[in-house]
Amino acid sequence: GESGAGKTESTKLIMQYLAAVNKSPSNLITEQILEASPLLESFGNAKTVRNNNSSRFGKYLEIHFKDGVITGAKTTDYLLEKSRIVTQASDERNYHVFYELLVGLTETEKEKYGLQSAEKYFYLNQGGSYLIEAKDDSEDFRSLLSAMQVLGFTSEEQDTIFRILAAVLHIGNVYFHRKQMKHGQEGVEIGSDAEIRWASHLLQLSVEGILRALTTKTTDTTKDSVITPLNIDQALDARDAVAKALYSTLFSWLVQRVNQIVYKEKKQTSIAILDIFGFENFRENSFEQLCINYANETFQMFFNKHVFKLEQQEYAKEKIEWQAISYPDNQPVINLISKKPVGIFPLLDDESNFPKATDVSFLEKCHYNHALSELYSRPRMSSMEFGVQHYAGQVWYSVDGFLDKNRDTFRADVMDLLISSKISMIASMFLDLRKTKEAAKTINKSNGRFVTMKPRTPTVAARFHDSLHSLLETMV
Ligand SMILES: Nc1ncnc2c1ncn2[C@@H]1O[C@H](COP(=O)(O)OP(=O)(O)OP(=O)(O)O)[C@@H](O)[C@H]1O
Repeated sequence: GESGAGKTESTKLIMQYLAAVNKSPSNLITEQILEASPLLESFGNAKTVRNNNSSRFGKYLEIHFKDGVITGAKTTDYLLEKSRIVTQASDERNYHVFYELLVGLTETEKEKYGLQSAEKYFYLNQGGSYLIEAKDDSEDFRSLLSAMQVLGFTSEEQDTIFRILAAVLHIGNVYFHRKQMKHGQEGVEIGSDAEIRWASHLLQLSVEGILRALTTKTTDTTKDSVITPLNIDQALDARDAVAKALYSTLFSWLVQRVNQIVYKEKKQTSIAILDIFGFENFRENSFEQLCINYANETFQMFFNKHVFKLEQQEYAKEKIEWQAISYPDNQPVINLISKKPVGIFPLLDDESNFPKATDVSFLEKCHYNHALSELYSRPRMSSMEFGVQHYAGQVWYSVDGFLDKNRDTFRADVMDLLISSKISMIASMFLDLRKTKEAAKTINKSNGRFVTMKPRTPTVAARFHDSLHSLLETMV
């Protein structure tokens, strides 16, 4: 279904149905599984121009049964849209939870986190949209609190969650001035340190540590550490990277925490529901839309294969009288996006592993390799775009930021800073993240053209591609 078609609503109806036919309707686990849904919706859904409650992540929910009784569940999440945490298009909102928090907390609680109204925050006011018709954010905040209670979140956990959300908003309001450094280098200084002090207080990190992370970059060499000043664009990127890291790590923590509570035993009889972000075509489309639309193409093909192709083969085998139904084959567009070595994703991965590559060099490679494809279009003007003819229509993608988004690098010095938090939940969240990143590192070989000897974390596109394909295997 395209964005707004009704996948999330259907998911909720299916879950309510399963809970109702469950032979032991009074069990706590069923209630907890149902309550996880509004919790993850608060943190992972947002208003877009297509849908007031658009899923900005994919969710695969396995519900386990034994003798007709629900015994547990497991959620797997896919690719939360990180860019929304720091920027929103006109008439769109950031994730629901921010607005719910700001209208739901009492004045005293807001003072505790240093919070004001949504219009005051750069990360919330870019889209110019604060309220959603037919959505009561303060009512939804109460539902969120009750979901946390049913799921057994402790008051410390709840407080840390609010601290992280408030810190993200404070960090977003940090601004910089240009500053001339020694040796003629361009550096920055902070406009006002009030927001840094709030972030330091909320996250229990040193003020100096945060200042250093936002204005300089520390690189470890074999001998010692080199500190270089950031220019204004780099400082703004560093600020946004910290905010994205905080929010997305919190989101992963929430999914894990819910699983810890409701995931009881390994493999059992199960029914699984997949609810993903639907096909999108906005005025401006970026890397996130390419990933989302690639996922939709993949599921479209999976559906065609199982509903039309294999089913009709079965009829033919059984000699059932049948009038063949034809269906469009979207394998060519899947190949255009993901087939090695010159599909759009493999080209993007190559460029992402090449330090000197830019969004422009990536675009040139796409234009060169797909010049003859009917499914691929170059822009008439010299804009930084390419077009893909999807099963649901043609989409133009702007390549600005593709390489950075795909690399998704997390500065080691910033990771160290967050691990140094005196709040153990925050420290352990980032310690776990560091472990996961270390475990995923590989030595990349890029088409034999060059070899990077430094172990690397797989790119976002590569991880997303692999996780989608292992999901399809599970579904078969
Ligand atoms: N069965 C339904 N009954 C009532 N309203 C519905 C139903 N299905 C969808 N809607 C309306 O359409 C809106 C969008 O539906 P939903 O969020 O389920 O779309 P989606 O396919 O999950 O979109 P996305 O891909 O953006 O996440 C809902 O917020 C609701 O207003």
